[in-house]
Amino acid sequence: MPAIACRVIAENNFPENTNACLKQLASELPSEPLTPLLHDTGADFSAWVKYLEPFKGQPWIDVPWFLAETYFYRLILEITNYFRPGELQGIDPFQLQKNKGLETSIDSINSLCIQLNQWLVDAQKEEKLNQTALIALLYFALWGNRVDLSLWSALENDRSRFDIQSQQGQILVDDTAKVTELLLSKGKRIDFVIDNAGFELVCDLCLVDFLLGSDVANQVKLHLKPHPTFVSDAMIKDVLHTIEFLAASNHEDVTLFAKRLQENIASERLILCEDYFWTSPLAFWEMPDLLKSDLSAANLIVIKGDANYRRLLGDRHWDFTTNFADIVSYFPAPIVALRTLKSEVVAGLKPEVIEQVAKSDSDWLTNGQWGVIQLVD
Ligand SMILES: O=P(O)(O)OC[C@@]1(O)O[C@H](CO)[C@@H](O)[C@@H]1O
Repeated sequence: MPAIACRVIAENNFPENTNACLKQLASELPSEPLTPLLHDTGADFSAWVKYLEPFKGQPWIDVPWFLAETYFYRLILEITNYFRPGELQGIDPFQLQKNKGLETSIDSINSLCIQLNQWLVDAQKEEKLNQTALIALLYFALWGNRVDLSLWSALENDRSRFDIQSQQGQILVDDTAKVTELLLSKGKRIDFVIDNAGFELVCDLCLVDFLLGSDVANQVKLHLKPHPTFVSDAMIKDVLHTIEFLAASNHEDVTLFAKRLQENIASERLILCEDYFWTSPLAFWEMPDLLKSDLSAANLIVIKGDANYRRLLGDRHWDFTTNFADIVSYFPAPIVALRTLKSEVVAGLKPEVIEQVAKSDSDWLTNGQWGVIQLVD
């Protein structure tokens, strides 16, 4: 987290007093008391006063990790005047990282779009669902989550290069077959709780495009963040920027894909929405009723990424073999979690799988090399 605060200074041209506050924040971690949130006109200010009340004056290191992390990113927006009217209002402190995340993965984007367009041509010809294509796109959406800029700066390396076939052995729970069974009939509403911008978002949009193009879904709703957070988490403006980036490609397979996305947004088959719950530190079982009732209309909810997975489990240290469905039974519709492990919370693993993976990789819980695709229908 201190390194991320320093990266915000290096990657923006904020005024000296803003940078001094960012340096101050970095220096307070982890042992100084939580910095209070000043009223910065953000719509979630009063909610944050409530969230922080029980932890006032406590050192960062002592408060629940997910609250500390989520608050850290919200504080960066207060310091950089993201919400306050003025010349800095609306500047995304992570924009450079998000742009680089796209630009450095253009080769992978090109090859994925060629494959996607071929699958869609096949889908038009055949009546039945091309399950192989759907499973492959679920794997791309999973491994796209490995490209997480809060861990690896896009400036350092291109983590979008991976061959999904060779990754099979890295999946600790693989419910893809059950997911395709659930999607055999057509005309569903499928929602996505989206995670990162960049190549991960392109992978998600490919899956979305295939679901709409093969009529598995007649409507897809993307649930996005209302403000920048966790470095690369996607907002509505990031989806629109990504589509513009794809539309400007000199590769026809990419521009065709972008055109379909634009048409689906225009026809409201693809809906982009945001909610402050997605940037709150709350467990998913604390979801507001209005949002819960909206989600209950979905036939399947795809939940992306590590932070969302932690929220599914309330970021509690469940025994890793705890039945996943027993914990997430509160969710108002069937879900499938697509997540690479980057934190020490997980459930629904078999004892022999835990034993095997722990033996082969001591960092299996946090290095993003292992994934789960877990369905609860
Ligand atoms: O939700 P994502 O983007 O998959 O990952 C976010 C995340 O893994 O990055 C941090 C560093 O590991 C974790 O605290 C957090 O869960």
